[in-house]
This record gives sequence, structure tokens and C-alpha cells, in this order.
Amino acid sequence: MSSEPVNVNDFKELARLKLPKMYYDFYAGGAEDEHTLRENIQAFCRIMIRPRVLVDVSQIDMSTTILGHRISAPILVAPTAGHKLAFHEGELATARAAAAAKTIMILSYSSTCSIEEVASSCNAVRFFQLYIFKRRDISALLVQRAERFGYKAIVLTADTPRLGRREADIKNKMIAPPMKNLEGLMSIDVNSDQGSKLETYANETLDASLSWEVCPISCSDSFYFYFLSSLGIIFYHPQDIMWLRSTTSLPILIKGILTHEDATKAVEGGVDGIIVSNHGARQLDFAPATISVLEEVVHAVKGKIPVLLDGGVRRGTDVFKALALGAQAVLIGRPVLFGLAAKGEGGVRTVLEMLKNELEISMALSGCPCIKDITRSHVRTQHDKLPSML
Ligand SMILES: Cc1cc2nc3c(=O)[nH]c(=O)nc-3n(C[C@H](O)[C@H](O)[C@H](O)COP(=O)(O)O)c2cc1C
Ligand SMILES: CCCCC(=O)C(=O)O
Repeated sequence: MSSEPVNVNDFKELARLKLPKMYYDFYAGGAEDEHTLRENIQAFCRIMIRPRVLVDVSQIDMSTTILGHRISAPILVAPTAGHKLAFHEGELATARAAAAAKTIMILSYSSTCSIEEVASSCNAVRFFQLYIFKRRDISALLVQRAERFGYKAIVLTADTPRLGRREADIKNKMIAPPMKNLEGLMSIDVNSDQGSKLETYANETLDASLSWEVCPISCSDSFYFYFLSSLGIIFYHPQDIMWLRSTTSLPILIKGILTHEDATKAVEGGVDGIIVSNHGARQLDFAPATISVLEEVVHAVKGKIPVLLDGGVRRGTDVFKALALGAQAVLIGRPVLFGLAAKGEGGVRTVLEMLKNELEISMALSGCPCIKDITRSHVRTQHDKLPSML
């Protein structure tokens, strides 16, 4: 491509030209037939915006607050593995770009720069994404390191009891990117010579028994516990989430929720936020497009905790649509990786700026000067029956 990129999608082609095929496929690919990968994008296209005119939009304020942290726009950096496969400075470059954009970066546990290196590289607000390993002591240690180094929340990814079948990675015999946080704790080498080594590594190490299973809350020394149980009232809590809580005082968000059933369990389980996500369509093919189930989750949550969304966000209008359907903010995954591969830190900055600029113009042209002005009535989904469609 000879000309400069003018939108986020242009970065994908630039990245393809720069990256070795194995890495490009790893970043771009989805699970199996990639039906959900396409749907994540196409479902946004089926939603129309209902603009209002003659609203004073001479000042647009995109700033918002997530878990008490003020950011310049509701667009966060999603946790993604292996940034050094894209650019030699890896997550340090991404973190600096997030700081420049005044937004939050969620660092993947499988980052190629460590929790500590990223913390000292910039003053972006950072969250830390976690998987729970069979070796729980290692997960607990990572959480404690993140907390000590100033990360502000733990994002527990719940959609990966096993790694999805990413067929390009299987064909390419994808190797696991070097995971700096695990140095000295766990080997990422696998014996197998077949298929995706990343998949083998993940399936050997991640704890697939993680569940919502509940146990009675253990506060046996509490007067209230005796009092309430004497009335037959007992509180039950999901024990795995309780375990995570016991390792940290940070807020916990659950990433990978797609149904009202799980959203309700998350609220009852006392988590601090939900990320509606299908892991960028890399796990279960034929999982629904995230934007198509956002409202279902938002209704179940009833405003008790923040709901965020990722998957297929490529335009400012996509951000606008997600906010109209009840998300507090969105996360972007691949656009950041493609920006990083194409132009390093500057590429990630440009990607974030492009989306912010597009959101700004979408708000202006829809008659929404502030984030809170974006409401459900600013979009029309295929399920809405409006007089204009009858
Ligand atoms: C190359 C790649 C690596 C990823 N690694 C992780 C990860 O380590 N942990 C995680 O929770 N999600 C991971 N994800 C999923 C993202 O956090 C996010 O859900 C997804 O990329 C959003 O969709 P989008 O790429 O269409 O924006 C990864 C996604 C990609 C593309
Ligand atoms: C075991 C590392 C998994 C990284 C990941 O979540 C992804 O590639 O989607």
C-alpha cells in the first residue's frame, strides 16, 4: 500500500506486508471456519444510527470514567499476547501509546515484556489480565506482582478453559511467544511436534476446572453469619472467584461473558465488572457477535456493575453503537497489534487517535456532545420495530 493509512482497517494490510506469515496469521486469525470472526464485524454493520440535529455540538467531550479512572475516550487497549512478535519494543511501546492517548492498557499475562518493565515504562493506568493455571500459586504470584506494581484491576479471562482451534496456527505450527512474566516460574516449551505449540502449551497449563460452583460463605466467626443461618439464610459464593479475591484487594472484571445467565452469576458472585467478549472470535466458532448480545447482558446486570465490550470494533461509529446499547467502554485488540506491527509506538498512537477522531465526529453528527448523551434511542437494531419500518 503506497498511501498513508486513513483508517484502522488500512493498518491490517500494512501489518500483513511487514509480518512473517506465522505471526500475521496468529494475530489476524480466528477459530475454525471464522464465522464469528466475520460476524463480529458484520453485526455492527446491521445497526443504524438515529442522528438528532440542531443540538449544540460546538464542544464534544468524549472523556469518561472506568472504575474511577478518568480517561480521554471510552476506548481501551485489550489484552493481547506477544507484542514483541510485532515490534521489538513490544508492550512497552503499546503502553506508551496508551499513556499518550490517556487511556487504559490491559496487559496480557502472556506479554513479552514483564509486568514490572511495563509498569516502569510509562504512567498509563494499567489493568492486568489473568488466566488461572493448574498451578494456582503462579496465578496468585502474578496477581500480587501486578498489584505491587500499580496495576489497578485484575481482568480474569473466563472463555479459555482450552485454547480454541485456530487452524492457521495449527498449519503454521505456531510457537508460543516468549512469556516474560513466566520466566523462572513455568516452561512454555512443549514436546509435541504436531499442530499449534501454543495450543498444546495452553491446554497443558490452564485450569479447565474453573467454575461458578458455589460454597457457603465462610465467616464462621461472624455474629451475622450465625444469626442469618439460624433464619435459614446462607450466602453462597463462587469458590474460584472467592479464591481470586483472597489473593488481591484489586477490583476483578470477568472477560468473556456472552449470556444473561452468566452475567447474572457474575453480579451475584460479586465481581466488579464484565467484559462482553468472544476473545476476538478465537475461541468458540459460532459464538455470537459480541455487539449482538450486549443488550442481553446489560439488561441482566441492571446497572449494578460496568459492562464493557470487545470484538470487531474498527470504527468510531462502532464505539458509538456499543455505548448506545449500554457499554461503558470498548476494548480494541487487533487494531493495536496491526498499528504496532506497521509503525511501532507511533502506529498504536495513530490507531487510537483515528478511533477517537471518528468517535468525535460521530457524536457531533448524531447530536451528542457528551458520552452520557448517547442513548438507546440513538441506534436502531434489527430487533427494533419502529413506526418508520412498519
Ligand atoms: C493475537 C491475539 C492475542 C490475544 N491474547 C489474549 C490474551 O492473552 N488474553 C486475553 O484475555 N485475550 C486475548 N486476546 C483477545 C483480546 O483481548 C480481545 O478479546 C479481542 O482481540 C477483541 O477483538 P478484536 O481483535 O476484534 O478487537 C487476544 C487476541 C488476539 C487477536
Ligand atoms: C495461552 C496464551 C493464549 C493467548 C491468547 O489468549 C490468544 O492467543 O488469544
